[in-house]
Amino acid sequence: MPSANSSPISRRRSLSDPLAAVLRPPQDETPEQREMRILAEQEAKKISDSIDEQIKLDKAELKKNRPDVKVLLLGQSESGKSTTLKQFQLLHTPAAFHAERIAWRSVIYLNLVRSIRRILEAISPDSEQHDALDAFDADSLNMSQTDSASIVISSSSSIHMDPQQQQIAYEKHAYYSARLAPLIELEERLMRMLSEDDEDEATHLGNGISPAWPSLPPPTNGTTRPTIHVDTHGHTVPSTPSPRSPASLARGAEMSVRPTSNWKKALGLGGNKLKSTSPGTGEVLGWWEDPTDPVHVLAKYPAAMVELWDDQWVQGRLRDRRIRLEESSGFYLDEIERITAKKYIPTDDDVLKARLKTVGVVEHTFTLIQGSRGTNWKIYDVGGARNQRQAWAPYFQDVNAIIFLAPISAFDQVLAEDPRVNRLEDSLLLWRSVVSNKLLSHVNIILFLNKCDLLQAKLDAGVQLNQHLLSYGDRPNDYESVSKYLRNKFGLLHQQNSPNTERELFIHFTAVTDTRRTMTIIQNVRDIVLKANLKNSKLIS
Ligand SMILES: Nc1nc2c(ncn2[C@@H]2O[C@H](COP(=O)(O)OP(=O)(O)OP(=O)(O)O)[C@@H](O)[C@H]2O)c(=O)[nH]1
Ligand SMILES: [Mg+2]
Repeated sequence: MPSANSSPISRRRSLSDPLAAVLRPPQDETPEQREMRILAEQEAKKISDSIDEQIKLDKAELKKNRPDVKVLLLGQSESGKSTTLKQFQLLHTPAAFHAERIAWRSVIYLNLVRSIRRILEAISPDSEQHDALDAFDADSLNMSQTDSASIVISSSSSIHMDPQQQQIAYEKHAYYSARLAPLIELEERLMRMLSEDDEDEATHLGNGISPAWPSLPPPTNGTTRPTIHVDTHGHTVPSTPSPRSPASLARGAEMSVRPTSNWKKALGLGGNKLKSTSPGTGEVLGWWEDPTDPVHVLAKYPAAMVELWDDQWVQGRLRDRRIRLEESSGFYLDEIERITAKKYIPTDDDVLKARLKTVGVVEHTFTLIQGSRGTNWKIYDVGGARNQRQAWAPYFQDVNAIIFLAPISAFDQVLAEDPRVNRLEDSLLLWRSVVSNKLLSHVNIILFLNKCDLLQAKLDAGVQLNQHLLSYGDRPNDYESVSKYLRNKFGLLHQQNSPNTERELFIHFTAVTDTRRTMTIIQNVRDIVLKANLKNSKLIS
């Protein structure tokens, strides 16, 4: 490379550079002065290099010693833990979140097809017998029945049809069952697709009452953590072997995929399903060009699905049976045309609404940089069903904060895994055991009173809280009064049971499927956690 003095162009450039002009050695410099100047320059360079090196070391040290913040998401099944985790991902690792959207397509299809099957079951004339059985149970337990796929406000409405009505029911049921039969077959295929990628760690299909998947092995000592690591790109990496799942795929069972499964990779862009390229062009084909893709079955039936959902007789039948699918997990029946379009790509909201039960523990990590400080965040999302809760304890050891989710709209529902237990009652008991836990006495607790949107809808529809929570008495059945009452109830339990009287409790009314509302709350949670973390590390008094 030519020196600065050898090229007329570089000389011109350096002469026109004011800094170079100032630093240029004086023209009348003596040999001694020159030697001294060079020595001084060498010394200055040494100092500058060592400063640079120190900065580099400091940066590496800072990176290594970034304080870790560990947050645990707790709450019963379907309380919204995984949805909250998705919101954290959307805020902090949006590229990874968006890259996974395609993979959620299969879950959304499954949720949609499942709603169709629920309707077909509900309109079946054979379901009369079940109504009578449900009513008996509900009466004796003073609570209503539901399953995880639908909200059943009350089942004490055994419907007795006259012969003419029964004839209509047979005809309607036969008509829709015949028209929509391929979708019921598709449900099984989708379940297989979601599990087939990982035969050894296949899909869990609990039957909602006696779980088919064995509980996670209890920790061998207090610290063993059967975790799955999800890196910032959303990939899951197993860290502890887990038991094999049963091979059976039970129709209608609630679907969950073990976090070890690579279903997102297999069903997302770049996965096996999309590896084919157009001959010669090297272009990746869209899934809609793959004739085996489930979208081709779905795309044949949007009209039949809409006809079923819009049928006033069907709606009346669902009303009679107090089934409110629109308030259930994974509800897409109002958007059939959009979801079944061949080139459908799930939106952020679609992904947030998708329901896939968690089995095991999922760890999501990201780095939060604020000014010159960085913090490594680890968020643990656990399975909330009763047989999953024994896996929680090892995570209590060094956790900084707990976000506890209580779905307060569930006051008229029972647990999928134990229909004798009211969901609100279960949440309150679970809450009490968490806030009274001595291991957690110095852990910040943030309570999300979740599914406020559904609570509002339910109360607006006239469902009475005092029918399910006797202590509510004659108070007004409006959103303001109910939410305030429940907030006080949870707050009081904390006050009465917390081993640490100094602990401040942060309560938020949330609807974690609502991104705009939840982003603000997440930022607030972040501030609470970081402030408490700094305090603990004695960086502030
Ligand atoms: N409308 C509404 N739906 C919600 C809300 N929070 C969660 N959901 C939906 O409820 C369903 C269950 O939420 P999840 O986040 O899967 O529940 P979870 O607590 O992770 O459940 P497990 O994994 O079984 O422990 C999903 O379909 C969510 O989209 C909410 O505030 N409002
Ligand atoms: Mg979950």
